[in-house]
Amino acid sequence: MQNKKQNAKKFNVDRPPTNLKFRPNGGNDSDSNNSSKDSTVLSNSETDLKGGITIAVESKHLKEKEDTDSPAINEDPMINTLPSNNITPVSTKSDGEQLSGVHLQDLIGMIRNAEKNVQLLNLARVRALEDLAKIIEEKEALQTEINVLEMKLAETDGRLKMAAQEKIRVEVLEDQLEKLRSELSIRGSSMEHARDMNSAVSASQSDAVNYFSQELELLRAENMSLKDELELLKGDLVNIRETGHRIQMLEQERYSLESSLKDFEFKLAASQEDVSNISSLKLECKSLYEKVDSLQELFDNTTKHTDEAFKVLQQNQELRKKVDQLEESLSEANLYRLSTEKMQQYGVLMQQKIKLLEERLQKSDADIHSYVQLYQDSMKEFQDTLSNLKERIDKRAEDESVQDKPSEFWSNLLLMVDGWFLEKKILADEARLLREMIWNREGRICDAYLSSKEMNETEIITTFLRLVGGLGDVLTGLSKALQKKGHLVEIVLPKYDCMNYELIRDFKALDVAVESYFDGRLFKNKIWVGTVEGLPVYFIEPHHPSKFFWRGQFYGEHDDFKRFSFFSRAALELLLQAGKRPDIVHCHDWQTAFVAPLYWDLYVPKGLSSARICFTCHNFAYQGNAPASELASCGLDVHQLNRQDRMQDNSSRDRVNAVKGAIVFSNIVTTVSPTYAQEMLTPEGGCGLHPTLNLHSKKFVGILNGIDAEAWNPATDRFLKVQYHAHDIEGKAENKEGLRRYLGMTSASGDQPLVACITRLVPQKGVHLIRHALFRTLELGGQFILLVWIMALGILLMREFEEIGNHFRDHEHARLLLKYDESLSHLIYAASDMFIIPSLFEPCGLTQMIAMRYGSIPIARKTGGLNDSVFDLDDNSIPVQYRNGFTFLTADEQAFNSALERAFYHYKNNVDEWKQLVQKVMTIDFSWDSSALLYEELYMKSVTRAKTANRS
Ligand SMILES: Nc1ncnc2c1ncn2[C@@H]1O[C@H](COP(=O)(O)OP(=O)(O)O)[C@@H](O)[C@H]1O
Repeated sequence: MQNKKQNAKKFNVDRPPTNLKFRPNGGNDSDSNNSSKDSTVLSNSETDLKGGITIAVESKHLKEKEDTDSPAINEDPMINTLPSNNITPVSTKSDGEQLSGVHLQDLIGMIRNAEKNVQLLNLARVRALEDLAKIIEEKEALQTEINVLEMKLAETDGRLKMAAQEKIRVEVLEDQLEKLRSELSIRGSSMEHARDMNSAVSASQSDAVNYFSQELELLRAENMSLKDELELLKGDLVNIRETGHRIQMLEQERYSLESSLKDFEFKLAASQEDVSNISSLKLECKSLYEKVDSLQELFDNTTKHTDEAFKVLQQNQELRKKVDQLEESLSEANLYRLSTEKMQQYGVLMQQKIKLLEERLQKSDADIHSYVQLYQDSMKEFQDTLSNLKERIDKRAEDESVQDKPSEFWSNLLLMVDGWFLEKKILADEARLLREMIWNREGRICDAYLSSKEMNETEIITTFLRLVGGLGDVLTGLSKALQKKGHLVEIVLPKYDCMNYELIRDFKALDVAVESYFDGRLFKNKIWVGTVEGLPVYFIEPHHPSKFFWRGQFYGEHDDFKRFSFFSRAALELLLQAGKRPDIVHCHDWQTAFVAPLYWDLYVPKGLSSARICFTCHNFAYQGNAPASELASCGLDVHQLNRQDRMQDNSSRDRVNAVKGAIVFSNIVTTVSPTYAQEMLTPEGGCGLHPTLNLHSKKFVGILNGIDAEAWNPATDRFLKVQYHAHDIEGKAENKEGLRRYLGMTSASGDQPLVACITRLVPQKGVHLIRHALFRTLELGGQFILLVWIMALGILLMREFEEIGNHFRDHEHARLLLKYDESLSHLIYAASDMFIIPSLFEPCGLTQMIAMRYGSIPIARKTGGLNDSVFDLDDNSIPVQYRNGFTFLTADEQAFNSALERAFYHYKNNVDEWKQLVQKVMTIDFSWDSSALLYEELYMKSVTRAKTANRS
């Protein structure tokens, strides 16, 4: 089911194209302004068909078109601006002259540059000198100021010293005054004379004190202002030092400028020397050329003479031979002249004999021929008898082994099938087909039963149902949905040896070999047909020594580029030779990307011109990249296509890129979700193709894939213990309990949510967050089931997860199952309450949609298709009716925790709301019907545009 992977489609031509035509406009079907000349039918290659599938869809609504469509590239403005080829013509005669010319030009250029640089340097030097002079002036002015200030400072210091001395004197006087006062007070008030004297002294003393105090204040103020000035001066001094420093730097700069100037002058001198050398060389060269020319003339003349001499010599030799022959014949004639008569008689006799012999020879030829015919007939008869015998022997052997089974065996099988039907584990139609097989005692049902001895009941049912169709992993829903809408859809696939042939009904080889071109010759292709899930499928089996599709696996071979370019061409050849007139040829992934250029370049000219090309890329990480020369194998013109605006890989000029080619040459380009499409237009997400996609953005669109709503339906799912649906979700709890028991986990209380994850274990899927989710869920009191499928390359991951699995082997709340198990996956989707998808990138993703269909609430990272299908319950910017899960943006543990914890909170605290949420997500339509509608619209628009363009 999970493999809705690449489908390839291809067409072939017998010889490489001589030119590549691009018709104006019309290539881009999403652009309403484009004109295209072609109307088309649908041919569609389907992803689910294990790589390399092509579906040809012919719409009833779109019939009767006569199209010669315009290719997809014409809109590319680069095509119009680039020359039609990249070869620069080179004249061999004047190589030397051209070389000299080139050097001289370069040197003159260099000299001019050097001169300019010298001028610039001179200017810079003059400016630097001017700056220097100014700075020196400034410095001198500052120095004068400093001198004045220093003088003032010295003056102030002197005055300060004087003031200090005055102060000391005043203090001494004050002391004396105090002493006198105390003496006076001791002597008493009787001494009038002394009092008079005392008051006089005291008056003079206080005058003196006042005077000195004022003086002191003045001095203090002066002192303060001097201090301020001093501070300013210090600041100035610092500035001066900095200026000095700058001057030093400028001087250094000046020195370096001067030295580079010298360098330049030196180089200039050298260049001038070179120039003079070159001019002398040129002169020398000219004279040499003149000499060469005259020598050439001489040589030509000599050659002519030699040729003439040679011819004359040859003529002489021939003449000599003729003379010799004549001489010989003359002597022979002389010899035989005498016996001429006898010889004539002998000749007649001989002729008669020859005639007789010829007659006999003819007769014996006829005899031999009839013997050979007889022999061939009898051989054919013998071979027919032999193969009949072989068939009969095989059949008898088969019958015998089957017939050997006792009737109880068959009765048991019948009872088993009836039981499944009564228990609603299989559908009525399936039961009917299985019963028929049992009644007919068919060997394959016997084999299926024997091979399923070790399996549980669900697995046995799966095995049995494979015998009656079921499909799933071969076709996806798009073709079926389109078929339901009334279109004729046909699929073209490589005939892989590893396909499950039991899924193909009425499988047979056609009595025809379609020849297709590859590596310079034609190869036969055997064509097989059959129906898969009601869809007609063509299988191409190349008769090529490399056994392209006989490798035991679909992809991953060293020569994939060759294998799928071969297939693409053979598929187109099949459409051409079968006289198909599809409206749309829909190719999927890089394996079929060759179809687009092959179609326009080789098959439109051959008359297969009705179709529009639609290309869907399911994962831009896979682009089909190879050395440019490999493109030639399928007949494409490497020279025309290995161009930046066509198939040349965006990061290597020697390589071509199949997906880029499909983007350029298709009318419609789609990918599997709108967000993924947006991501692809950015340098971070575009896998190197963002410039190409941006250039062709008008025809590029993202359409979310659907899921097979019949296969994934909890109301009819036969893998489940109990079926349930949105209006009655009781069965979900029973399935949860059943799975816990089946896996030996503890039955938990109702408020213990079961968190699940089903995935391939590859870095894309956010392995570190999956690991973290297990531990965090247990910390939060939940249960966790992880079903992972580890691909061959993930040995290290496998070991790591095996260890974790062992660690949790008997854990009551966690299980790690390292396998691919489809039936178990159904049980887990049904049993789980929450489903994590922490992918680093996810083009579309199916598991979130399947989980919702089974009522498991997704916790997903906002990327690619997840962002288009999961909307956060707590995000107020999203209309309530669309909210269906929990999302986080950053791929780290904190962001994941926040989403998981919010989910736990809602689960535990809003039980009724949670139930409503479960019911809501189960009713969301994720079927292919809505996606197919969008594809249908795209096809229609494209075809209509082509028709309109053809008419105008
Ligand atoms: N271990 C597994 N066992 C069974 N089915 C699995 C397993 N792992 C993944 N699947 C199935 O594979 C499909 C995954 O598809 P998708 O989400 O598009 O991822 P991708 O195709 O990148 O692996 C789903 O149908 C899922 O149920």
